[in-house]
Amino acid sequence: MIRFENVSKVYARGARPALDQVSLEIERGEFVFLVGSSGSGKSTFLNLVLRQERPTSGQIHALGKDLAQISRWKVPHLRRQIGTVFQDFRLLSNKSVFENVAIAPQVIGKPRHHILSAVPEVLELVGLDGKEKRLPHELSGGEQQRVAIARAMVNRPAVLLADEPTGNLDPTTSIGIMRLLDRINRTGTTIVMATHDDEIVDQMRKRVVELSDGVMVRDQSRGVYGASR
Ligand SMILES: Nc1ncnc2c1ncn2[C@@H]1O[C@H](COP(=O)(O)OP(=O)(O)OP(=O)(O)O)[C@@H](O)[C@H]1O
Repeated sequence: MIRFENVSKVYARGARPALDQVSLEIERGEFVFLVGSSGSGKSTFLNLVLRQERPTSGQIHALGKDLAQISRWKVPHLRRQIGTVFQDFRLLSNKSVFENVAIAPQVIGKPRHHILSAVPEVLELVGLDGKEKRLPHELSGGEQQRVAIARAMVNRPAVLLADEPTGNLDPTTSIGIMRLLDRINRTGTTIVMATHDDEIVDQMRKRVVELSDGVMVRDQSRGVYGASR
C-alpha cells in the first residue's frame, strides 16, 4: 500500500536530513503509529506520501504507483484516494457539518443524489447523525474532529493519514476518536497516524514506527510508545 525505499529528504542545502534513508512497507489494512520527538520527521513522512513534498533520494510507492512517475496533473487523483486528518480539524467555520463533509464529494464532481446518501451515511459512521445543521463552533472539539474524519472518509479512501488527530483533545475524547479510527481500520482502511500521545499508543498495541532525527530507529508490531518500557 505504501513502500519507502531508502528515502531521504533534505529541505535546505546543507541542512541535516528531515528523513534519512528510511525503508519500510505498510500493507493494505494495517494501522501504523509514527512516533518520535518534535522534528523527527513524522509530518515529512506523511507529506511525502501525499506528494506534497518530493524525496531528495529514494523511491516511494503508494497505492500501487511510483510517486516519482506520477505527472503533476495526476496528483489530485492520488490525493483523492488518501484521506487526511489534522490536529487542528481544518473545518470551514461558516459551513454546516453537512456542508463541510459534502465538500469532498463535490470537488470531485459526484452527483447530488450520491452526496445526499453518502454524507448522512458517513456522519452516522462517525456518530454525528442529527448534528448535520450545526456550525463547527456549536460542536465540541471531539465532534469537530469527527466531522474532519467524516470528510476524510466520505469518498472511501484506501488510506487515512492522521497527523496528531488527538493533539487538541482531552484524554477521554481522544479515546473516542481512537475507537472510531480503529473501527474505520477494521473495515479495511489503512491508517498511518503520527502522534505524541503515549497513552493511546500503549493502549492500542498496533505497529509502531519510531523516527529519531529522520532515522527510523524502531519498527515494532503490537508496540508501545517508548521502547524501553
Ligand atoms: N518545509 C520545510 N522547510 C524546511 N525544513 C522543514 C520543512 N518541514 C520540516 N522541516 C524540518 O524537517 C525536520 C522534520 O520536521 P517534521 O515536521 O517532519 O517533524 P515532525 O516529527 O512532524 O515534528 P512535530 O512532531 O513537531 O510535528 C525538522 O528539522 C523541520 O524543521
